[in-house]
Amino acid sequence: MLKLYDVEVGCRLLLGTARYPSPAILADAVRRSKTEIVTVSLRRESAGGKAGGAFFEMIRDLGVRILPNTAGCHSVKEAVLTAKMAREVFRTDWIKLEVIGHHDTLQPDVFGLVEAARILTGEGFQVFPYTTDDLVVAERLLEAGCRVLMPWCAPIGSAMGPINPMALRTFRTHFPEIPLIVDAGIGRPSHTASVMELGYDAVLLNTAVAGAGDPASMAEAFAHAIEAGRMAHRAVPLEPRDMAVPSTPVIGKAVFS
Ligand SMILES: CC(=O)[C@@H](O)[C@H](O)COP(=O)(O)O
Repeated sequence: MLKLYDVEVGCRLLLGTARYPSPAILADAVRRSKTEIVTVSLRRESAGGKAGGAFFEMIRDLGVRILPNTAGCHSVKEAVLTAKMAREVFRTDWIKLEVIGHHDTLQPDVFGLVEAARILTGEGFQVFPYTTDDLVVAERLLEAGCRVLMPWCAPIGSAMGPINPMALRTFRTHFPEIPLIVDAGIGRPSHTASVMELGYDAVLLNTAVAGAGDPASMAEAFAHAIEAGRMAHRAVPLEPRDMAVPSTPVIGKAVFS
């Protein structure tokens, strides 16, 4: 079982809820993925309005745990305010903290992220920080009170998959005891299998499912890939070699004279 703060989680896929063709398709994808956690963006303009209310009600009816996020926040002040509003709306101390620092790449502002994480943990939030694969930033986030880290594997929505697998491998090795969730940039189930093979604890993704031709089937495919990657990691995969090694033993081979 994966433990995220004080909550035990069976499914290692966390799903985003944005950009689905329809609420019904989103609901279907959530069910088929068997996810237990969905992340929801608090859009302040609609939170109290009719459309926002109906959407949040639909999410609540899915019976999954909600991880509110601060997607779209570009400053510490905005992220902290959004987190506080999300706590009121969703009645949870969990917050997926995004402080975006760059318009084109949606790269996290890691300085603002650490500052916001420190403020929020001080106010009792359990923070899931969306960060880069930088080890020093990760150390600072842990010092700020985060007990889960969410390194990106590629820019949000890019579907590129792990662009720096070596950095992800180092990150995992450096934090053996911290629950690590790869967040953002996943495009295909094989990408999730590969990061789970590295020993990551879970994956959070949105665009690759919401934007697929058949989101519900894709959600299920991701769930299988995550299970396969996890199982492979536990089975200890071979390290690649740069030499050929005969897979058939040569001892006792036939000798022709
Ligand atoms: C919904 C959400 O939280 C995203 O911001 C998240 O980072 C997932 O990224 P992808 O859409 O690239 O999967």
